[in-house]
Amino acid sequence: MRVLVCDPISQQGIEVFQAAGNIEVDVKLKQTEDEIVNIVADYEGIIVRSETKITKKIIEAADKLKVIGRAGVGVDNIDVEAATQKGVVVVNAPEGNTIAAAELTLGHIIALARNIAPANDALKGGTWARSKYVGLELKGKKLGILGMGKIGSEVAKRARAFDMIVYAYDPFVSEERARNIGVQVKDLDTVIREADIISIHMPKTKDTYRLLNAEKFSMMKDGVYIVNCARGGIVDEEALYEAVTSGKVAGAGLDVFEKEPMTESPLFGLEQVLVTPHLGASTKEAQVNVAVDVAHDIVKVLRGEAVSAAVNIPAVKPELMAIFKPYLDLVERLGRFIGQVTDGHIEKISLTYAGDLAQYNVNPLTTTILKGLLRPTLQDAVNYVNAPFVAKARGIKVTETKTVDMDDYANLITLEVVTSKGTKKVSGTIMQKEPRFVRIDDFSLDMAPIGHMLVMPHIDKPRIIGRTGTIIGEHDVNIAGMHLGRKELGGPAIAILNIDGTVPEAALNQLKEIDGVIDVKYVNLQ
Ligand SMILES: NC(=O)C1=CN([C@@H]2O[C@H](COP(=O)(O)OP(=O)(O)OC[C@H]3O[C@@H](n4cnc5c(N)ncnc54)[C@H](O)[C@@H]3O)[C@@H](O)[C@H]2O)C=CC1
Ligand SMILES: O=C(O)C(=O)COP(=O)(O)O
Repeated sequence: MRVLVCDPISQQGIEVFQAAGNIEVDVKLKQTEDEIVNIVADYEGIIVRSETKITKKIIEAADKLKVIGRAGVGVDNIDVEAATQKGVVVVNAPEGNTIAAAELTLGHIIALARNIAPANDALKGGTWARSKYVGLELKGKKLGILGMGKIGSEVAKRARAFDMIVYAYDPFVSEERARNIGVQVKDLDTVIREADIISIHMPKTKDTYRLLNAEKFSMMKDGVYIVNCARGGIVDEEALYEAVTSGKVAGAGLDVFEKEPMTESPLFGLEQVLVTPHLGASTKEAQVNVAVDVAHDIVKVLRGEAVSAAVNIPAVKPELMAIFKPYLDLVERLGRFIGQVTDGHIEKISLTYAGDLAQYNVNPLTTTILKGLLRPTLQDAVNYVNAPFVAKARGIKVTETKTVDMDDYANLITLEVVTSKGTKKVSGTIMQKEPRFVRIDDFSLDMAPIGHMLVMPHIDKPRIIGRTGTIIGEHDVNIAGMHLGRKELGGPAIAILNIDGTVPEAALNQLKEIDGVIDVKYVNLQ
């Protein structure tokens, strides 16, 4: 078998293939997309770092390809969807460069606070400028970490050692885990408004693209510092340029850029901006770690064995697949539904499998529920294989209960989620081969969990449903179906509306104003 290495990786990674015996390695760096397209059909495996883009075109031409390995964390340079469609496993090395990236981040923070780079340039240019480069102490300053995953947590620990106050914004970090690291969980706007230094450690996804933009800069403290050692594009570079030149932002440390390699940028002309050429993972130690980790996983995939860091494969044994197939779709919907109707930080997830399914190892179903639940925020960072690990790493407790006794349905699967803001519960089953939700919180109903929906807990009283129809109609949204559940006349109730499209924010706000409506959530289960 043959593996193509497209970006420089440590020799120790290559030796893993040599030790495996029957795997030949070709190192071909700095190739264009077309050059790779022309040769890729000869390879079972590919390895990249962040430079080479593995596009749909490459994947489509790769007829023998079984695995794409990313010697690092971010897989935003790989078309994971195209790989999944073609049945190509994508593996990464999620842990090997955590410390390297965290330490570079601290380097940027300290260098910014003490003007190390401009003072160095000035002195080498013959200027002894002591008063110009008076800096700030980190002690007592607020560091706002956006994305409290592996790297964010390590940055937080190191910042605490400098006696900084650490705020974290991350919907998937529990209060308990945050307390253990000594950070305070805050919402995004609080971090943006109150931090003296903001450091980004989240993946680049459609939700985080240009998250720090002109509007967000305008909300920040005057003289704030920005550090981005995660991904280019999360900070709007033009808006950052404006914010630095206007003095709003005192300085920025950038290791990553929207387009890489980046050698010319207006930002490079600003003394207050410190730049490094995507060096976060570039330590000897990290490079050995990631190359060896990813090489081991590639060898495993090529041998047909299970891997630890697959980005895109479901871990379901073939013999169970036939039984589980309809339920996999159901449970993913249960997870996605709850993921969109809960508020606050998830603390606990309880799963109950009642009925025939209870006799099997339901891990693949649990993993799929967790993936559905965590995916809206974590995107590609969570997959069928790593979802339980991702939940655990965020301090979320997951419990599973199985009971074969079930009178009303062949199987009933219940997902209950406890967050810092309350508890939500949904139960589903399969009827005539189709997924159905049959209970939400304590309300019985029977609905197909598909498409666009509005979920409205309310108090059972007249004029609510009529007003809802009017408001939605005024916004040109068609109602396709409606399900109501209530326990007693005049008590708590729930309305679920199936609608033919998304609902504008303005309509949601109007609906929330209706007397008796407790909450309104738009849910997309397409
Ligand atoms: N500069 C460099 O050379 C390196 C950059 N990185 C980048 O750093 C980033 C973080 O890496 P890790 O800590 O290893 O990943 P991780 O998966 O452990 O942590 C990412 C965190 O971001 C959070 N998150 C995701 N979407 C979010 C959102 N919309 N709002 C708030 N939080 C959100 C997640 O909940 C998670 O806790 C990745 O983008 C990775 O590509 C990683 C290694 C080296
Ligand atoms: O691991 C990551 O996500 C990184 O950004 C490191 O990128 P690199 O492997 O150094 O090109």
